[in-house]
Amino acid sequence: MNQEKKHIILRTRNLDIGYLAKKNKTFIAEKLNITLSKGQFACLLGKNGIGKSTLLRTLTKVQSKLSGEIFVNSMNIESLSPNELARTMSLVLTEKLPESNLTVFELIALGRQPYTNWIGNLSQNDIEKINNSLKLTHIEHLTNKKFYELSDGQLQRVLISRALAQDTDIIILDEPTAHLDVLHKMETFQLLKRLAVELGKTIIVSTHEIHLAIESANELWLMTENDFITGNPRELIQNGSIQKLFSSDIVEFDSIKEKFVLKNSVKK
Ligand SMILES: Nc1ncnc2c1ncn2[C@@H]1O[C@H](COP(=O)(O)OP(=O)(O)OP(=O)(O)O)[C@@H](O)[C@H]1O
Repeated sequence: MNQEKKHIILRTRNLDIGYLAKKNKTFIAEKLNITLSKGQFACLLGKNGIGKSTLLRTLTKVQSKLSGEIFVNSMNIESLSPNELARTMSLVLTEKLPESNLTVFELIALGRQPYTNWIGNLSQNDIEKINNSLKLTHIEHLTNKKFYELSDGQLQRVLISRALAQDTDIIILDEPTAHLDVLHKMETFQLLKRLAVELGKTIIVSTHEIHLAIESANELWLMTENDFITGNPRELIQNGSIQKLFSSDIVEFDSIKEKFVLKNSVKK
């Protein structure tokens, strides 16, 4: 038995997420009580529009919660300054970046902003962190490329590299493999897992890659209309929870193939 006391890095208490417009609250998910230990690789799964991005944006304070509390390293995130928060959590989005002339090095250097002075001068330590991030994500050869010259897969690695340069305990990524081919999807999951195992980073990823999530994550977060279920992938397969992701007459979860399949596949 593992006697080591787990370090809880992220916790929510009765967290309600959603949108507020003209005093009207639209609840996307309610009473979320999430606990995540340091060094875990957690994958957030759920159908389109269920609220994955809403949750990740709320956890990183990009959007306001409706109610409840979020704790990082036992500190309520409301009590953290933007700089303190940026030193604890980084967020990787897949949205296109605005046009600019920045090189890959300069883009990754932006990850050091929470540590640099107001002019943004890089110290020797900042440069080491940037070079180390380039190395860890295997993109040293892209250092001097302009970021608009990058393919989607390369850009994805650059953005993960920037999150690494930000040197946070927690890295949160919203659908990081959305536009990637199968090889680059696998490479990205492998890289994220490596960051958790080798560097002790806590990684939270929203994804539609159920098979890859089962293979690589320590923990799955299953978001459905009625439930938010967390647990070890094998456990969630065995107790039938994963099946609840899609309540449909068309698909079912095949626990041997570990993927969703058509219920009555038409014979060719
Ligand atoms: N700015 C907004 N104002 C109001 N409702 C919004 C806003 N952004 C998203 N929503 C709604 O919140 C719900 C959850 O959206 P969200 O983008 O979080 O889902 P998701 O699980 O990330 O979806 P996908 O897998 O398609 O990316 C959807 O019904 C969406 O229409």
